[in-house]
Amino acid sequence: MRSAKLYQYQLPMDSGVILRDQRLVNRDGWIVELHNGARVAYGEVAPLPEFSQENAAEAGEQAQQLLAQWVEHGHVDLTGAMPSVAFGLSMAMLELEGGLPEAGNYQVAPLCSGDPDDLVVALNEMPGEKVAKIKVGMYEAVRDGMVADMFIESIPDLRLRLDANRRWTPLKAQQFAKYVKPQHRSGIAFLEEPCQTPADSLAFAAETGINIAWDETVRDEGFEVKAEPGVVAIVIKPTLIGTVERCVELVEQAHAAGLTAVISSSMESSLGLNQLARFAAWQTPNVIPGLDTMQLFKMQLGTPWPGCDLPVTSLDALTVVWQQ
Ligand SMILES: O=C(O)CCC(=O)C1=CC=C[C@@H](O)[C@@H]1C(=O)O
Ligand SMILES: [Mg+2]
Repeated sequence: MRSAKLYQYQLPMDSGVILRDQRLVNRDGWIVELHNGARVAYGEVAPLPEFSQENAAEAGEQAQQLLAQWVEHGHVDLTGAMPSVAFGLSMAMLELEGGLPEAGNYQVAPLCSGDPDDLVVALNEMPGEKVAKIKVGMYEAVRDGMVADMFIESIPDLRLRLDANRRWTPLKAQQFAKYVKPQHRSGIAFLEEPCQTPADSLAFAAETGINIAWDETVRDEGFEVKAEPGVVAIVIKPTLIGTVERCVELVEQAHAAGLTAVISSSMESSLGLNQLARFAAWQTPNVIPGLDTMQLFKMQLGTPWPGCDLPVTSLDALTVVWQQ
């Protein structure tokens, strides 16, 4: 006997969360619950404002239609579905089949979008490989360069991930690089999307010797995973990509091309984030995922995130907007 439910959630965010140019006050999304006999599984559908093409209302509408098909037929074709819907439904179906291993990789790369001093504390407490992610491109490029250089200088085994989200012109990117001493540049594991175009980013990598990674570019029309000089990684944000199968395919293509695949969050609730940690442990076992986004919330949902003290709302407290 199959049945399904769709819950609506809204979670308050920490006051300082800015997405591109918009403040994110609340995170809005949907939780999918699938039942088959005694088995229950969940998935999260949460388009990210400023990043997803679809909004929460559109995704909720499509999720209902596709869930109704699933209840009726026991399968559903997710080709052409909105990425957030395709991800949430495919994840729930995978979990229902027992296809998502339980073990998760909760050792995330600490994310710093505010005071760099906070990061020093987090890194000192970090066991094993020291990896951290710093947002750049929000203030002066010169300041970003000085901060990166200072971190690498003071924590010698640091593997720094930087993310400019395509904010720099070639000139700004050069100003950044100028302040990172040549002997420190290899401490930058990669810089995600330095420039406004992939071509400018590739030229930046060639000129500076700083490795780069694709994130936005992975979602560009016609993108193909390939080895290119200076490119060392692709960042995979499943909520923005689509089905779990498509994400697995990207991971496999990255590995075949000699690139690192990094699973990264699109600010899912703790429920979705836990599934991403399990997905990362399964598909990219030796890579620290980019999932340090629980700190951006004021509340957790359903499954708590290990070590997180924020209050947890249970699914029972949410409104069921649809069931069949
Ligand atoms: O990748 C990570 O380490 C954490 C996730 C992260 O940085 C982001 C998630 C979602 C939107 C953005 O603010 C940001 C990014 O630009 O990649
Ligand atoms: Mg980014």
